[in-house]
Amino acid sequence: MAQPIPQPKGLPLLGNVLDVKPSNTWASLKKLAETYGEIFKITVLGHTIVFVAGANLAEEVTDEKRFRKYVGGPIDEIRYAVHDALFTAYDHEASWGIAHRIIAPKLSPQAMSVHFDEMRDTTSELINLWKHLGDSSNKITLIEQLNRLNLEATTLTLYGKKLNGLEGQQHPMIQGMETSTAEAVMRPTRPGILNSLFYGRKFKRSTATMRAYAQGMVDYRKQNPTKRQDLLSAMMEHKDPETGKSLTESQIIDEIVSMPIGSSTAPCLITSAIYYLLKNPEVMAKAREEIHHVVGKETLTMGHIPQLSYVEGVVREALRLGHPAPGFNLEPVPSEDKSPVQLAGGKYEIPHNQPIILVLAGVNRDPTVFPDPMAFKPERMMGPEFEKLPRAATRWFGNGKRECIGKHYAQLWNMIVLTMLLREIEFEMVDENYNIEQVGMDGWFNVRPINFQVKVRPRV
Ligand code: HEM
Repeated sequence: MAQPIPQPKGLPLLGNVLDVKPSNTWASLKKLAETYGEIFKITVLGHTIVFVAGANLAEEVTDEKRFRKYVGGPIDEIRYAVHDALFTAYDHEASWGIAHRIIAPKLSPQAMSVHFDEMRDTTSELINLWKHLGDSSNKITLIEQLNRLNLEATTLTLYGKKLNGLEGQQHPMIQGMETSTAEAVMRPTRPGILNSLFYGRKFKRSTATMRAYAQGMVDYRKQNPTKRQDLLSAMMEHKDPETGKSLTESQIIDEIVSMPIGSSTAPCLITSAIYYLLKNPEVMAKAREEIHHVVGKETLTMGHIPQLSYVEGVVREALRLGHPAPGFNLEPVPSEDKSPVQLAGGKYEIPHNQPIILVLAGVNRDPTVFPDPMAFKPERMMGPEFEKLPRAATRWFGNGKRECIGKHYAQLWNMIVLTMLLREIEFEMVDENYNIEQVGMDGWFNVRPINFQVKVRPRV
């Protein structure tokens, strides 16, 4: 006999509206995961969502034979901006396979090495700006700076255009992404009439901003033909090897917009990593020792990256504890059988079409997999220790065929940026008592420490 899935009490008719703060959904889900453990559910506006927050159940619901990506809620809402792009396509839409086969080769590990110098040089540009900050301006909000760096690097590597957006006015694309993803997360929590009466214009405007950025990339490429074989050239020129189909210009715009939304998770990761390193000076020292030993004063090259295994452990441990992509959506694979789906050998039952959200703040801190889960220990993310972890406990990049297509890009960018920052910059927390567990994280499609500020100065 299945046992009931825990659910906070809620209000008559309104359900659990008060249990999830619309302004910080992920913080509420993290709190519920801490209260209820491996599984819980909530009902909002008549819709029930089941949340999985333990490693064992995560292992089960990431089995692609039984579960697949659920395109609903905020992901469905952001289709307003990017339609049937990679991130938002329904399982049945052929557009996903066509785009995937055209795009994936340009984001493969081999393709990434082509972009190494551009990733390194944009990072150098930011570091140089920091090195020349006067005392009065030397108090930076790390995520704001790294968001600029990310857009600069993504635009240059994937679309071949220099934005020059590391200083001065922030590029409007950054605010466009923030506003549209915030709106996409909040829309499912409001009655539809409120969305169309009061929030439609904001959504429309931010969408227009993002699509104008993307159109700018296409127009620039048309006006400046090049032999560059980057993602943009693949999207504009290549055909899907399976169907022979090309992407339409509107589909190219959809994907151009989607990539920086995806890649904006990486600055969240670096921000958390710097926070955890400042809180764990012995880990910071060890990472710097490795960088000193492997790279020294040389210019960072692709050849250094595989030798930086401790820094890689730091990145993975920050992905675990900081969970920059806070979760992803799943549902049972549809079948003729409409009977309830059993979980944990019948301990729990869910309807055959039940949306599920994997809450990584729970899964990544499951003490049965990660003893002393709140400690920042890169060693557990290295070599055989890492290899023996259950796969579901390392699902920071999503699952199966809908796993992050930018994973290799992110892995390289994270390594380059973190290595260079640790080698060249000394960080100091503006508020030395800042504590991420008390202040918390916020965000929409990705999360970052709230208002985390640091002082930066060149390392000597
Ligand atoms: C630390 C950095 C990153 C993390 C943790 C991350 C995480 C994720 C996760 C969890 C998913 C699955 C979402 C789902 O199932 O709904 C995903 C999908 C995706 N990501 Fe990333 N991501 C990162 C960086 C990037 C980068 C750098 C790019 C682009 C260059 C990117 C582009 C995408 C796209 C397009 C998808 C949709 C893939 C598909 O459904 O076919 N991401 N990412």
